[in-house]
Amino acid sequence: MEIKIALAGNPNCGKTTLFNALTGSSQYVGNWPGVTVEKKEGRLKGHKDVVIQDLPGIYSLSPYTLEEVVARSYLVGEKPDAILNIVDGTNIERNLYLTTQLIELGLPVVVAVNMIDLVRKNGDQIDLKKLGDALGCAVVSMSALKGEGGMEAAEQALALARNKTHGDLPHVFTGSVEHAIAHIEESIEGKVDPWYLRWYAIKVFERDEKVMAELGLPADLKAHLEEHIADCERELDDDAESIITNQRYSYINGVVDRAVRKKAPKHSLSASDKIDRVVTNRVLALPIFVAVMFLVYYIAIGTVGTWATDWTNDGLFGDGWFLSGGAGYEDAAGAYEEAQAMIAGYENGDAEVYFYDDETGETTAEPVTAEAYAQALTVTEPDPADYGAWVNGIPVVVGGWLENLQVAGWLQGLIVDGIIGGVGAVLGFVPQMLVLFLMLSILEDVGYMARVAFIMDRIFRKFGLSGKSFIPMLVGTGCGVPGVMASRTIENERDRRMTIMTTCFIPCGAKMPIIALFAGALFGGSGLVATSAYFIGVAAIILSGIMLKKLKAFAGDPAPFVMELPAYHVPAASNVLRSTWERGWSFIKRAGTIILASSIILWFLQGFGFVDGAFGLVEDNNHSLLAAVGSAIAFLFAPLGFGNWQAAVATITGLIAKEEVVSTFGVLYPGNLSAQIAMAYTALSAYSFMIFNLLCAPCFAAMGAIKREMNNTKWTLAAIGYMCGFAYVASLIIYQLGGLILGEVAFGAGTVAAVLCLAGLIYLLARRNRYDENHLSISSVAAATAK
Ligand SMILES: Nc1nc2c(ncn2[C@@H]2O[C@H](COP(=O)(O)OP(=O)(O)OP(=O)(O)O)[C@@H](O)[C@H]2O)c(=O)[nH]1
Ligand SMILES: [Mg+2]
Repeated sequence: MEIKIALAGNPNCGKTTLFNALTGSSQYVGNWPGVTVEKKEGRLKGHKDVVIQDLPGIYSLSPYTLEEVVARSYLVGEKPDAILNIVDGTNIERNLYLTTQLIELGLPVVVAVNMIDLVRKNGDQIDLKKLGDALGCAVVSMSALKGEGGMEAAEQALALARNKTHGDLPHVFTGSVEHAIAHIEESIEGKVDPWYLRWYAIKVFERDEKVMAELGLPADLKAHLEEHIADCERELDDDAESIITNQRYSYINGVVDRAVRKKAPKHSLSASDKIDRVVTNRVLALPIFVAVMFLVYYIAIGTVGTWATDWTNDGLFGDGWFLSGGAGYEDAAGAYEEAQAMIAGYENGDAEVYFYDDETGETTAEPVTAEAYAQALTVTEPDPADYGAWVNGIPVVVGGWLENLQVAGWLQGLIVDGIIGGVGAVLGFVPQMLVLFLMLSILEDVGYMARVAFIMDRIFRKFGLSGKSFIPMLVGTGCGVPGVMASRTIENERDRRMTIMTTCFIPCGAKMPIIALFAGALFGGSGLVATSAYFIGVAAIILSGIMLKKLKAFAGDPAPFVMELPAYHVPAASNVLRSTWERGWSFIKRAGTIILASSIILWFLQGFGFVDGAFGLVEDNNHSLLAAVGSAIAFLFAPLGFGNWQAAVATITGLIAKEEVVSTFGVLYPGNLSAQIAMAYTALSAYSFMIFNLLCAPCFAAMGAIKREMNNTKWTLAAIGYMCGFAYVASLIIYQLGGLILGEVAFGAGTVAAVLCLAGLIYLLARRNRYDENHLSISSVAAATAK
């Protein structure tokens, strides 16, 4: 028979770290409370019949938020065979509060004191035997991170589960309370699972609404029990719920006094406190955050990442690369390319040809003359092998094979331009993405990102969201789907909806290739472009917050933001590498499946069309079926500066997955992608395209997540419609007004529309909030509470 063991404990105590170790899974671990929002199942290594259940962290069995409900319903509703209660050893008093409640459930419980490595480092001592005796259950110590004691803890829980045994439930409360509880137990016996009897009795004593509704006791019995409870309350001069809470704490104090010896507290500030003084400083916090994010994107897109991506794009998925040597080849190849362009220009009868400089991203125009043409004819194609040890790129190698095998021309095109072009365009950005994910994981695991939630709380609160809304955005930097799901930790339904609506404004990993492609092609690979994309996302959230909070549906003050700040720690290599790889791998997997499939479809669509009234293969994809479809909707985007059919098609395919935008370009612009992008866009229209694609409706997967979390079609449509509308207005303003300033667009209907939109935006931002009566006083109280 299958045995279920539940991992329960406070948020951020290491449940998922243990879960991953016990089951070999790779669930998301982060250094802030509320990482896990869903229950996750896995099988204990070496025991096929044992299911380990990872649960969201909870502080008590009285749930407030959605993910807390998940944990309680599992523990109470599904009756696991044993509970492995993970306790953060560095914070034992607070963690034991939940432990006392878990023990009351009556199920076999093993308490595992985690982070024992830190406990030792702090010089504290925990007497496991005394702790176990006082709590009436088995207690072990472990370090989930260092892989110490976790398996033993699980095996102990397993043994208890098999024997279905637990110790005597300790008496936590004083005589009169225990008396009332015993009385309640008697009255509800037979109505509840006998294992849970004491827990239900205590809940009835606390007048827990959910439990009362579930039990549906007859009115006379209720009145009778109420008398006992009221007696107790009179005697102790407090309300029942507070009595239970207070007595629990004094019981825990007694247990901790007996079993834990803390090294005398130091009076100096801990290292974490010292760092926080700087990092969360009122004035410095925001500039530090901006600088950190700039550095992250600068390194990922500007330096290490670019170098690696250039190699994959131009080498592996391009012509090839030099193992050694190579000096002078670039220049020779460049001269040859320019000569070829000149020849083509002359033969076409063009007046000018355009040369694109890979390094600067600039295009220059050269007049076409007969001398230049004659000169160009003398330039021969350089052979890289003459310049050093050269390795051919995949398209060259595969193209060569296909040529040798005498494969049909269209099939060569499909494989080289369609598949390698489309999939390669996306895979080329994997190195940049891995670098980005690596740095974000480090920031998360160190504990910095939890601080950012606090820094953002100060800003978010001004317009009515709490810092809790930042957590989904933080998760969303990796992928929008878990980002949207992370909104479950927000209690207030209105704030939760608003967070779901805005989380996807943050550029997720899959939007990185779009940013990197344009940054590389038109902005010399500047890290500033990527950083600006991130902060435009943040700004979009803030602006949306200000506007939406003035609507009745979202009005109201945010709940005070209380979140435990985890101590800083050196990031664990295993966690960081795992989460980097997990995020990167899901990306590579998509490249091999959905991106591959759509590249093939796109290649066919762009390769066929009607030529002179007959359907067939087209030379120039401008005459293809896809171009016809794209052109039909391109007018929508013309006011935003990218009214060409390729951009329209890429925007639509981007809904499948955001990296699809880049792979679509890869298929539609065979050859040197960057160069062709640089020709097709100006810096401004490229930026406008980028912003539109970052802010508009997310991919289908994220839209699905929005639908699940909203659990309402109207709200889902409103969210997606809002994002698209916001993106359109933002791009319109950027392109039209930016273009007017730069002299790129002439004054016209588009400009008028942009001005009207800007005016409307300013009005929506500035108008009085009718639903906000005493915002100031409440928010200052909230700020004080959060401090
Ligand atoms: N030093 C130390 N750190 C640990 C240990 N176990 C977990 N951590 C760290 O604690 C943090 C939280 O770990 P998680 O496994 O995500 O915690 P969780 O209990 O699943 O958290 P929620 O899902 O938010 O409830 C991570 O940064 C871990 O690396 C341990 O034994 N020692
Ligand atoms: Mg977790």
